[in-house]
Amino acid sequence: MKVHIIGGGNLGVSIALGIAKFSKNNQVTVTRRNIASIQYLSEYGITVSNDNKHNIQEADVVILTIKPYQVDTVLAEILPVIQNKTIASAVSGLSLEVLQTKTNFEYPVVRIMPNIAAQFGESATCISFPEKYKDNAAPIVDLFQDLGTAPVIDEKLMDAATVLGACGTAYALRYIRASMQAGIEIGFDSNTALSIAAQTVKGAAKMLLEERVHPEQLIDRVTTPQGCTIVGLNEMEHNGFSSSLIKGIKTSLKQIKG
Ligand SMILES: NC(=O)C1=CN([C@@H]2O[C@H](COP(=O)(O)OP(=O)(O)OC[C@H]3O[C@@H](n4cnc5c(N)ncnc54)[C@H](O)[C@@H]3O)[C@@H](O)[C@H]2O)C=CC1
Ligand SMILES: O=C(O)[C@@H]1CCC=N1
Repeated sequence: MKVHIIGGGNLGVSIALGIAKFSKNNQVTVTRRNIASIQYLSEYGITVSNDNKHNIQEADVVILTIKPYQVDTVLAEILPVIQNKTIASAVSGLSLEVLQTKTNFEYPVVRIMPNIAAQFGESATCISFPEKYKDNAAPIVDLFQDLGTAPVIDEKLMDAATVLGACGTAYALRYIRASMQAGIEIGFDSNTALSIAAQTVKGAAKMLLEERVHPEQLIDRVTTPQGCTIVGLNEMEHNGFSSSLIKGIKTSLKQIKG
């Protein structure tokens, strides 16, 4: 598949690298206005250009990884030269209905919400599309399955998916950072504390994904009666651990919905 990514920033570059590393038989072009900082992508076989229309006519799918306020400018530039091509948008908050309106209902559209772990083949990419475009969406779902997981969800949950699956990367990293800081306080150097904290999260996530059980079932296996885990967990909860996470996620969602 020929993939044309417009917006070679944090997400666009992650997707491009993910495709180059984890998805076979694809050609990727990435565009942005100033390409100096992404020239290195050519080492991975990725074409880099400051012209959004470069190679676009050969593309099978155009992926938008630009900010919401850049959409109109980019569409005005590319629509005249991409008749009938599928447009996959990762733009947060941009509904399929609005995207269809902006593209005069003339282009197959797909909404994708990856996260930056696409670069490591570990994105949780939620995908949504109008039923009539399911054949156009199928290769995009396949592509993102190569970059992690790619569940197709109801479009009304796409904003929620943005918060849980895309912003979620930052929340998880903040948990790891806090653990690392605590680790330093209790005696580790920062590198060791970071390695232990990150690997512990990776291990916990792997157990959950492989065993498909409720987190509390695994927590029960860690919390030895009268042990040190349960007292620490309860202290965290007394200080609003779960509550602050839930509140933060709901605040992020409000920001997207405007
Ligand atoms: N960063 C993330 O983890 C995620 C971001 N998103 C969404 O993806 C979009 C991009 O986010 P980021 O990558 O974080 O932003 P970013 O600012 O890092 O990337 C946007 C890129 O678009 C380029 N750009 C701006 N105008 C352009 C134009 N006219 N033609 C071509 N390129 C142009 C910019 O130079 C920049 O490199 C946003 O809508 C964001 O909500 C969605 C999921 C995850
Ligand atoms: O912070 C943001 O607005 C974007 C959307 C999801 C992740 N980053």
